[in-house]
Amino acid sequence: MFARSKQNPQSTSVAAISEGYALELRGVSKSFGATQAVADVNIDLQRGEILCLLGPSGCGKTTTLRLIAGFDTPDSGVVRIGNRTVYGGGANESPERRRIGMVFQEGALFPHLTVEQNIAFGLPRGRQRKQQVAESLRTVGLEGYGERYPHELSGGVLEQQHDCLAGERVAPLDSRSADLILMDEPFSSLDPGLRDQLRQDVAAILRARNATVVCVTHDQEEAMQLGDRVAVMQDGRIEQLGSPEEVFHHPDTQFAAEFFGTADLSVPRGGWPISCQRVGPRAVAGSCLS
Ligand SMILES: Nc1ncnc2c1ncn2[C@@H]1O[C@H](COP(=O)(O)OP(=O)(O)OP(=O)(O)O)[C@@H](O)[C@H]1O
Repeated sequence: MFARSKQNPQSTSVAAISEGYALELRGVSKSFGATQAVADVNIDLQRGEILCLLGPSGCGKTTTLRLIAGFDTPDSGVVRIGNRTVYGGGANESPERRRIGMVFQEGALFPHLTVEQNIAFGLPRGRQRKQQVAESLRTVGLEGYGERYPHELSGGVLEQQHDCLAGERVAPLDSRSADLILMDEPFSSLDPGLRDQLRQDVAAILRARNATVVCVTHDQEEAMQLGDRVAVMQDGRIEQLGSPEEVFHHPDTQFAAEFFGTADLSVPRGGWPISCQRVGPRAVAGSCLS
């Protein structure tokens, strides 16, 4: 299950891409002028996995998401979604053809459509459509709200607001038959009381649907709660990619450890031995310094 990110610039040809992943990035890089926003990023995601991209502001999380979605074009590398190469080897699919569902901070509902119409948008026409919409409304606790417009959802008592907000956030997940769901800080504009509950609700819905998800966050707790795996990013690079437990308890680098604020990483006088620098704080906690 645990696949550490291997930053190998050699592995960027389409031929080197293996079959069977829901999402694959190989050697993906992107610069804006002198700023290297994303540097040789490699990601393998199985169907149904939730990956959180975690790191401080400016580390390249959103750019990585935009490269996957096709809103930005990589300078190099390959992006595959399902069995399709959407970028690389001559391919460059437009965002609307990538079959991606997107959830942003502000929600992603059309303001001129009712909740029902928003959910129905993009669902295949047919007899099951109405049933699917009703099912989605039930799932997100919005039965009876289908005919309201998005701006009519946010008032009322806290409990009601919570359900409505949950619906607002989750509705886009229903509205496309997406191969991949991309979320960019989906909860960051909510107040903390709502945020925790909503995170749990959304995580449960995503897991129940076996959704494949990449979620950008700068919040460690959110990454731990939501992610099957977490990619810790710094300066456009993935510093470590592993399960929440691995990243939290066994940070590979000083940055990862400091970002989680876990390990005692006092650097020994004269710096770490070369071997420890390579393998990072795990070795510091072990025999390297003994
Ligand atoms: N369109 C752009 N033009 C120029 N520089 C950009 C552009 N988009 C991103 N950058 C730069 O690339 C780097 C990575 O930005 P990015 O938005 O991906 O980081 P982030 O981790 O998502 O940050 P935040 O959490 O603040 O959104 C930053 O230095 C940013 O200023």
